[in-house]
Amino acid sequence: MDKPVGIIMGSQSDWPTMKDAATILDELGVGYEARIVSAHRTPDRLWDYGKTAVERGLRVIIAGAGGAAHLPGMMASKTRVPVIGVPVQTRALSGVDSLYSILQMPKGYPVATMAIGAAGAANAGLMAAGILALSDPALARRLDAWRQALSDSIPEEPRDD
Ligand SMILES: Nc1c(C(=O)O)ncn1[C@@H]1O[C@H](COP(=O)(O)O)[C@@H](O)[C@H]1O
Repeated sequence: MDKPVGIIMGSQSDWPTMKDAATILDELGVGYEARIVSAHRTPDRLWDYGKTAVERGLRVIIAGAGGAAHLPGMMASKTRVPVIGVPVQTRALSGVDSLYSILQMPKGYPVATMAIGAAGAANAGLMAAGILALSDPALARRLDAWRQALSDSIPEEPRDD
C-alpha cells in the first residue's frame, strides 16, 4: 500500500493521542507511516524528513506535539507538503501551550491546526483523508460512507442512563 500520509510526533509520549489519527486512516484504508521526529531533540531527523517528504511521495503530514510545540511549524517551513498540526494535551497548561505554539504561524508557512488532544488527532486523520479524496474517487466513497455511518449512529432523542 502507498503511504501518502506521514504521522510525526515529538515524543513517544504523544503516541496515545496520535494513534487516533492512525486509527481513522486504518478505517479508511489510507496508508501512512508513523515516526518520532522532534525539532528540539532530533533536529537533523526533522531536517531530513522535511527535505525528502516530496520525493518520498508524502502528500499530507500530520504533526503532533505538546508544550513548546515547534514541530508542526518547523516541518511546514521545510516542506510544501501540507502540514496538519495536532496540539497534544499537557499536564501543566492543559494543551493551550501546544495550541498557541502551533496556531500562530507567520504568514507564508501555514499549519492547519486541529483541536487539542485525541479528537484533534482523529480530525487530522479525517482532514488528511479529505485532501487525498479530492483525487481518489474510491477513497471519496469510503469517506462519504464513514461520515454517513457516524451521522446514522447519532440518536434523535436523548436517553436516561
Ligand atoms: N513539542 C515537542 C517537540 C518539538 O516541537 O520539536 N519535541 C518534543 N516535544 C514535546 O515534548 C513533550 C514531552 O515529551 P516527553 O514526554 O518525551 O518528555 C511531548 O508532548 C512532545 O511532543
